[in-house]
Amino acid sequence: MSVMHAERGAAAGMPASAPAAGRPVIAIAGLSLDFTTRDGPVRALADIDLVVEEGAFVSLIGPSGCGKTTLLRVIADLEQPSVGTIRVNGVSPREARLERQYGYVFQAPALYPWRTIERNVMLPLEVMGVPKAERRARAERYLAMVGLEGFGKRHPWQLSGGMQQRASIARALSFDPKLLLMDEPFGALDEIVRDQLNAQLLSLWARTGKTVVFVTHSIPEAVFLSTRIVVMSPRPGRILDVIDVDLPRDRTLDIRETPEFLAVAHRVREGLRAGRSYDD
Ligand SMILES: Nc1ncnc2c1ncn2[C@@H]1O[C@H](COP(=O)(O)OP(=O)(O)OP(=O)(O)O)[C@@H](O)[C@H]1O
Repeated sequence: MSVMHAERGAAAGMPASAPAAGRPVIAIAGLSLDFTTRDGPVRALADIDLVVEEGAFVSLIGPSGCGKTTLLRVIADLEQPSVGTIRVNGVSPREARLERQYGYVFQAPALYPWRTIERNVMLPLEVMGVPKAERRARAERYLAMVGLEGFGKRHPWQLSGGMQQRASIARALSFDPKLLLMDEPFGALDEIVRDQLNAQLLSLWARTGKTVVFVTHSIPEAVFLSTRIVVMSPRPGRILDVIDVDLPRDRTLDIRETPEFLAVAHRVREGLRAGRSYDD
């Protein structure tokens, strides 16, 4: 893994001083979460132990309602665990949030309709007090990075769903967080657009060296994108399997036809199936 990351870093022109690969960016131990409801506590997550290393692309996959979003929200300090510990870049999720250490991409693009695309991307920078010229430059840079150069002056409703989601990725990248948390960002898109965005996301990840945690329902999407796949059980969400995806990093969509790809997909499917019987 470290060799792969070293190569990727060199290919992306990262400086020699880039931090060593393999450092834990997220470290979760013995974590459970109960929601309080009128009908009593609802256990959403149980006994989660997970380490996400720097530069990894980790997908969380599991059936609907198993707690994938909840786990992502715990990392982002949007939910609090009932028991267990979690560190994000060595600090608490709250500190990481206040230090803007991560960018978050929601299921729906969540762009402000009255703002242009460029001004949506600039919003976190405005909140952070970044000077206007710098805001503009960064919006331009990140819109180009997601293939939306020339669309900055449009409004969200003038863009397709896939373009809107790319704009929200540009917004999450605008303040250059090292960690990207993505909650099923392409779930609402048709398969062709989703394929394109998966390929673009993979190339963006390779160029930027970000650490990504990505929630998905889709086995092919998880296998195509990930260095590691975390298979979760039905609620309460437990980790059933952690699969290291040993496929070359410069993947194209054709890789989905290869025996190696299908073998990983099979293991994910078996994990999900085992989770169902576990639930019975
Ligand atoms: N604020 C809340 N109060 C009570 N229960 C909640 C709350 N948020 C989530 N839940 C419940 O916790 C469980 C996990 O929800 P979560 O949204 O994390 O699942 P998920 O795996 O992301 O689902 P999906 O794939 O459908 O988005 C679900 O049963 C959900 O109903």
